[in-house]
Amino acid sequence: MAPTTTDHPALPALDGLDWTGIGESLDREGYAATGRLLDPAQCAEMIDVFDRDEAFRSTVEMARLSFGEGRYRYFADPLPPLVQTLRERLYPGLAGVANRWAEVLGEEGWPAEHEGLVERCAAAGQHKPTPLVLRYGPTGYNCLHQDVYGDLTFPLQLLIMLNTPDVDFTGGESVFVEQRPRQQSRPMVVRPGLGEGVVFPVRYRPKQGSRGYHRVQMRHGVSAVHSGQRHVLGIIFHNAR
Ligand SMILES: O=C(O)CCC(=O)C(=O)O
Ligand SMILES: [Fe+2]
Repeated sequence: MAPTTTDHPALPALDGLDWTGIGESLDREGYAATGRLLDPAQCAEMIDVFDRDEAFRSTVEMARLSFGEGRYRYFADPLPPLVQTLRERLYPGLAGVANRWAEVLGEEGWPAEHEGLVERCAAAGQHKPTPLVLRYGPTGYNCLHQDVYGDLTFPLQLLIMLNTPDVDFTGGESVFVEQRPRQQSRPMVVRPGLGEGVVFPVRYRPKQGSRGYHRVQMRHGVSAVHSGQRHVLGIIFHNAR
């Protein structure tokens, strides 16, 4: 049976999310700011967990793979209750947007609940959890990328800023680049505050043109941190191979 939200940490902000507005912002801008999702204590808890080896299944030194500079760690199963709750409770609203996108693009739709997505991932051989925490120090950055971990890619993901920009760190903006077919790419820079979320496409989103909808590719990354430390919680909804 699916765990109920009653044994999960309090996340009151999730009840008030305006999914229609988030969908409209994604369609218009290519990303959507959610406002504050985690309180400062919850952000501090996520930063503290970064140094607990047993919480993670794998760690990536970004420079070693030429992904940038910094370190990120994928949570092991079972996910910390806070992360599990975010994944389960953000999913249905995102699935609403994803299903609308699937329809206009003529793609297969998505399950209404995260448990259904996990089952579909398992059937595709994708069993490993993908939520992660990233840490960057001075000069740290993250090259533009897409978080694809197998054949099954749920189209939306979310990041939550765990530090206070311009207090804990400088630089380190969230960068998005939209690559439009046969046109120049469009850059976007977002600066979420402490505990605030940003929703964005994993690979592409539909855009209406003169002859119906087409796909515009999207990649995301982080500009160089100039000073201090920057931590982000990344919630990706599909599991990995
Ligand atoms: O803001 C960041 O550190 C980038 C996060 C990221 O790449 C992700 O959440 O997938
Ligand atoms: Fe990413």
